[in-house]
Amino acid sequence: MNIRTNFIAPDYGRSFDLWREQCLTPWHDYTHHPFVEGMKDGTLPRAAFLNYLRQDYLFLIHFSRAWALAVVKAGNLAEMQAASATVHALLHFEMALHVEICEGEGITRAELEAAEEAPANMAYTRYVLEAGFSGDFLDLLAALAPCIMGYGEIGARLLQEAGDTPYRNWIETYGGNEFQKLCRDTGALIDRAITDRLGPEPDTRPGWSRLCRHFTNATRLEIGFWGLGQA
Ligand SMILES: Cc1ncc(C[n+]2csc(CCO)c2C)c(N)n1
Repeated sequence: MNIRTNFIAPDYGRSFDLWREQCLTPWHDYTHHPFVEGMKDGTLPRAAFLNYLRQDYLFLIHFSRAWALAVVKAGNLAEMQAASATVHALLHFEMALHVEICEGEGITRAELEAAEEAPANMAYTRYVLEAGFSGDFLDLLAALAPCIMGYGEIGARLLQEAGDTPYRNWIETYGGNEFQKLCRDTGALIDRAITDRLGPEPDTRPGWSRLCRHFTNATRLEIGFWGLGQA
């Protein structure tokens, strides 16, 4: 008997909730993309997954640069430490883990380094960097949030809903406790940064719509990134 459970999204904080609520259609298209559903039921072609991994190596490099910019744009020592810890984790652990996963799939480091960056990949990471360069710490966090929380939500749902699939490792990485905690911690960092700067009712402040726009645009760019698998 196949009993469908109703997935309840994990709680990653108030700001994330508000941002997610104001772009539910793109958010759904991102978190329920055919690529994601293909990982869930195991029908995603391996070639698509490998294309995604090759592009993700380049993505992670520029994503690390964006978190390094967050150190620069931070407003106090605690924010600098949080952003710096993410940069360190990305450069010293996530990159090595990614190379290891790729090697396990038969993609060599040389192949990763030689990969040509797809325009949709460029668009995404440079959009996030530009949000940070021309904006402030909150602009940057709003553009960074969909990447982390989206994978957290996808991982949590697939852990609950997925059947037998060759992508179980991926699902367990993002659905697992360690990554879920990272999502909650990032949500807390964002909530604190927003309250410090915009007060208790941030969604009534003039800068709020710009933050919503960055969150929505990064979500739309994540949808495009899944499409790179098919390339
Ligand atoms: C296109 C794309 N979007 C999101 C992620 C997820 N992600 C990137 S870095 C990181 C850890 C944050 O410190 C997570 C969860 C990805 N890999 N590729």
